[in-house]
Amino acid sequence: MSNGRTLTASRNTEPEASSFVKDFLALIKIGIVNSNLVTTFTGLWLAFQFTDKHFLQELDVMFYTLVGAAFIIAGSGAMNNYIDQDIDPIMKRTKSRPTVTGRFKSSFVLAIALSLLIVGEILLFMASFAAGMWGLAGILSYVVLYSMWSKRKHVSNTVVGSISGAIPPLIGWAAVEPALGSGALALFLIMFVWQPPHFYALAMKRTEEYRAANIPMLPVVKGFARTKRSMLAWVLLLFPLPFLLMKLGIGFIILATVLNLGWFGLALTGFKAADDLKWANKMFIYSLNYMTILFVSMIIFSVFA
Ligand code: HEM
Ligand SMILES: CC(C)=CCC/C(C)=C/CC/C(C)=C/COP(=O)(O)OP(=O)(O)O
Repeated sequence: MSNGRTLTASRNTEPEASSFVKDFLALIKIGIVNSNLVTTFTGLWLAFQFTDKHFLQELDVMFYTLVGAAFIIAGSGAMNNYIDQDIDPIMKRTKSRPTVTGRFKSSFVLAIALSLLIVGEILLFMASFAAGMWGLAGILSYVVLYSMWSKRKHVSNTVVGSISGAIPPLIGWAAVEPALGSGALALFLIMFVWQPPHFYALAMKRTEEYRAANIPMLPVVKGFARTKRSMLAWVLLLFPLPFLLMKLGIGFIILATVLNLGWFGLALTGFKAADDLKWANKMFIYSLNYMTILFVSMIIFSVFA
């Protein structure tokens, strides 16, 4: 009997624990947190390389910056899910979120979001005042300018959201060198220009869901042909940006240009694609590999620069 109870108890607790963790990771959008930590770390690392500061003397700053950035990005993601509780049930992609299933109560989500944002900001201010201020800018642009305002009202919502997504490298850089400089600007511009084609590809795949939720994403408002032209234009804008990072050497410039040529070539095939959604999925997958390879290569090339 007791074994049965123990067995039942252990069986019940395991699924509960794993589903709580799964729900929590979905709430904070862990995939986006992890990848934004790559760009935050790159900003931090290049600032060390481009100034005379050595990271071994600043391990505390690295800790405050990376944990602080992770917390505010996670907190912003949770706040975004709190705000989107009315539209997420309508979209297939988002309807299994704990804010939709009711597994997480709204009050709990708000408490988690605010706690993460406050602790994250304290850590960033411990890294540097400038890092804390850039963190605030990222929170306000993602939560207020994007989630609360433009996402629901304007077809330019993605461009507005791209401001927040381009701020993490500035947080990393400002933790080491508050004055930023051309290298930090380059990282900001690369991330700003990378996001629209990254997201428009996904928005094309989810057009009917966004239409049902009345969210004015570009493919919903202007159609696929216009979205393809826009994606091509944004990818074209990426070509000059690696040249702002000449300090990383010609090897980086060549790699970045090859990545840009690949994405441009793929974007061109969209105009002849027999299956738009298959092509859009390729563009989305390419965007994720592009960003990871580009930013990791910056870190590697900076060691030999
Ligand atoms: C305008 C800005 C952006 C928009 C609208 C956007 C939108 C999205 C959406 C809707 C998804 C699918 C997530 C899901 O289905 O739950 C996604 C996935 C993803 N995004 Fe973005 N994103 C943006 C910026 C970024 C940035 C700045 C990064 C990283 C630096 C990023 C990295 C990722 C990654 C790694 C995934 C796949 C992992 C996952 O599904 O969680 N995104 N994006
Ligand atoms: C410093 C700081 C806080 C930076 C923010 C970095 C970050 C989270 C960038 C992603 C921006 C974005 C528009 C995501 C999609 O939200 P969505 O509401 O379109 O996604 P969903 O439909 O999956 O909820």
